[in-house]
Amino acid sequence: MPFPLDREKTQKLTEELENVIAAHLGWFKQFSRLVACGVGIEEFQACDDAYLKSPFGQWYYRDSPHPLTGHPPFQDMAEIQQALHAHAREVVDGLRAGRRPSVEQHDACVDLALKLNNKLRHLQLDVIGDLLTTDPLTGCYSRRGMINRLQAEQERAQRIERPCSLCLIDFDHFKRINDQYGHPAGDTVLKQGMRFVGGVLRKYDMVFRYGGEEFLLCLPATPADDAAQVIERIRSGLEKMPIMLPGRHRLHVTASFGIAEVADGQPVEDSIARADTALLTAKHNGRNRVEIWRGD
Ligand SMILES: Nc1nc2c(ncn2[C@@H]2O[C@H](COP(=O)(O)OP(=O)(O)OP(=O)(O)O)[C@@H](O)[C@H]2O)c(=O)[nH]1
Repeated sequence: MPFPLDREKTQKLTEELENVIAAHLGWFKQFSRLVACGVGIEEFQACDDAYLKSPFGQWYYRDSPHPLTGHPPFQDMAEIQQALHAHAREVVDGLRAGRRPSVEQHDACVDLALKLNNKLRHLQLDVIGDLLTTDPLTGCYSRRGMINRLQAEQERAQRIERPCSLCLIDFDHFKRINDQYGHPAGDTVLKQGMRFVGGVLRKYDMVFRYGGEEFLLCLPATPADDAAQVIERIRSGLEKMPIMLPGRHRLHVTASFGIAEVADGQPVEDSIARADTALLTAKHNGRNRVEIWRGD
C-alpha cells in the first residue's frame, strides 16, 4: 500500500515500541546488576535461545506479522540483539565458573545494549514521523515532508537511470458534490476514492494530499507514458466505482489527471507545476481525462 500505516495502527505501534524499549532496558538492568553485584546469576537466562525468550525477542519474533517487517532499521536489530545475547552468555558462563568478565566483554555488552536501544528509539521516531506526515482523512501522506520525499525520489531516479513520474489528481466538480450532498459526503468521496487509488498502485508508489480535493502521486521508475497507462486504469476504475454514502446513497465521481516526469537537476516544485499544467489541460479538454505534460 503506498500509504503510511493508518493512524490507529501507528499510535498502537508507538506505544508498543515504548513498552519494548522499557522491557529491553529492564533486561539490561538485570544483566548489569548481575555483573556488578553478583545478584540473580542462577535465574538469568543465558541459554542458546535466550534471545528468543527475552522481552525484546518475544516481541520481535512473535508469530503475528509485524507492520515494520521490511523496514531496514527493524531488520538490523536482529543481528545486534543476537550478538548482545551471545556476549551476555559468555559473561554469565564466566561468572558461573568464578571468572570476572574482561573489559572487552563488558564493553561489548554495554555497547550492543545501547545500540539496540538507539535503534528502537529511531524506529519509534520514524513511526511518529509517519503519524505527523499522514493526512487524517484519507491516510495519504500529507504535504509536510512531501518535498523531501520527492527530492529523494529525484536523486534515486538519477542513480538508477529510470525516470520518476508525478501525477496530480483533482476530483471533477467536487464543489457540486459538497453542495448537493453535504461536506461529510464529500469527505466520504475523498476517502473511498483515494482508497481505490492506493489499491491500484504499487507499494513503493506514494500518494500525497496536495490540497483540498487534489492529490499528488509519485511513481518511481516509471516514464510518463508508462505512468499514463497506470493512471488510465485509475481513471476508468474510479469512473465505474460506486461511492457508498451514508443512508445507502450511491454516487459516481470522476477525476482529471496531469502527468509530468520529474526533471533532473531542477527543483521538484517545477515538475509539480508541469503536472499542474497537464491537469489544467485535462480540465479544459472536458475533465475525466489523463494528460501528459509535453513541454511548454
Ligand atoms: N468535503 C470536502 N470538500 C473539500 C475538502 N477540501 C476541499 N473541498 C472542497 O472542494 C471544492 C473544490 O472546488 P473547486 O476548486 O471549485 O473545483 P471543482 O468543483 O472540483 O471543479 P473542477 O476542479 O473544475 O472540476 C471546494 O468546494 C472545497 O470546499 C475536504 O476535505 N472535504
